[in-house]
Amino acid sequence: MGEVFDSDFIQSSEHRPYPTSTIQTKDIPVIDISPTNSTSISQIHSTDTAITGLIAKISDACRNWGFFQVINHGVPPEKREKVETAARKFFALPPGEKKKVRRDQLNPLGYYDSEHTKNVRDWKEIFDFTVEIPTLVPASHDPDDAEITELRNRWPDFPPDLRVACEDYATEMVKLSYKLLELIALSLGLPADRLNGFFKDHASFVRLNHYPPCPSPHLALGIGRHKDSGALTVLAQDDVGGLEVKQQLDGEWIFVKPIPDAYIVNIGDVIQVWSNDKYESVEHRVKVNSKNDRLSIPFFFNPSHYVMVKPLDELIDEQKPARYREYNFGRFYSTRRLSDFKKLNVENIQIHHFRSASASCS
Ligand SMILES: O=C(O)CCC(=O)C(=O)O
Ligand SMILES: [Fe+2]
Repeated sequence: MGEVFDSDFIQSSEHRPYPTSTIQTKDIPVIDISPTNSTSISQIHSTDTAITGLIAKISDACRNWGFFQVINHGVPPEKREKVETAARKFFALPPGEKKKVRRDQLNPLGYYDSEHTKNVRDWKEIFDFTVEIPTLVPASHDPDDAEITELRNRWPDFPPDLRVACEDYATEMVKLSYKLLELIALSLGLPADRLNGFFKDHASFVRLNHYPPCPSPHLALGIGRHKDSGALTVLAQDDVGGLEVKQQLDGEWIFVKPIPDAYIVNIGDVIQVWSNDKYESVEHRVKVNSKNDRLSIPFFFNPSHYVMVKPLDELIDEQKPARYREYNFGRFYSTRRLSDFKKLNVENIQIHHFRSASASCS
């Protein structure tokens, strides 16, 4: 990543991560989801108190934080360990080896070391792969271009077990995400499977994030502040820590404590829109440090590319009219990705660009 500290990485002073103000007294909720391990969620009866208690916790966490950690989730720990081990081996390869699977404008999957968030370069390197074969998306962000293209994974020769470890892990993430999606649907007063149909040909992907030690952690960020644009993100982080979540009430940045074997879950833009702002997609960022590498593995649970995202009929009425006009998920996503590659001169696409006129003053 260069020997001198490159100005591309420098955050403007109001977005720098240090000094962190006060001693933190708050934490995002930790939720034990073991009641879902013995019951299929669609068979849930409202008389089951373990489940109704769980749904209440999910509802509070989504409303007040947009973020929570889950424990006793049923994902076998060895599936995660295998990806972590293989990912560390991959990122330790010489740059020339990693660049053999580098992404490009045509195929955004594989390795990349110069992502930008809000036009500032992130102090990280990544490896992306999709989960469904095939994963279909619009060929371009141009609204007049109806062409659909297939995203193809690029697997490196080394380490040879990376591919299988990643594929097995992704299968677990899909299972866990449906469970969470059903709990979230119930927490919104909807039938458990109300949202499942939007994921028939889901455009989900997994990202391996590697944050190398940074010589100037007070100037740069591992990832600048952003909101996730999909439905849900399910993230594994190692024990180093660095993820911070912006608290909705007072704007304070809250450090997310690493808990061994927990997954961090956050509401993305799509659920914000479906819920008509009952739940919010919350800003987060990643601090880096000068001593330790950090590895994190987000699974981005995205709807099918052709889904038109809009507030759900059940959640709008005269008092709460739809706050968004509908938008096409795939098109939104490919427009957003444009700015991951390079600096743009305009603000990146955001869901507030689809706010209805009647809701624009809020
Ligand atoms: O590394 C992390 O903890 C968060 C990563 C993240 O926010 C992202 O990749 O969108
Ligand atoms: Fe994120």
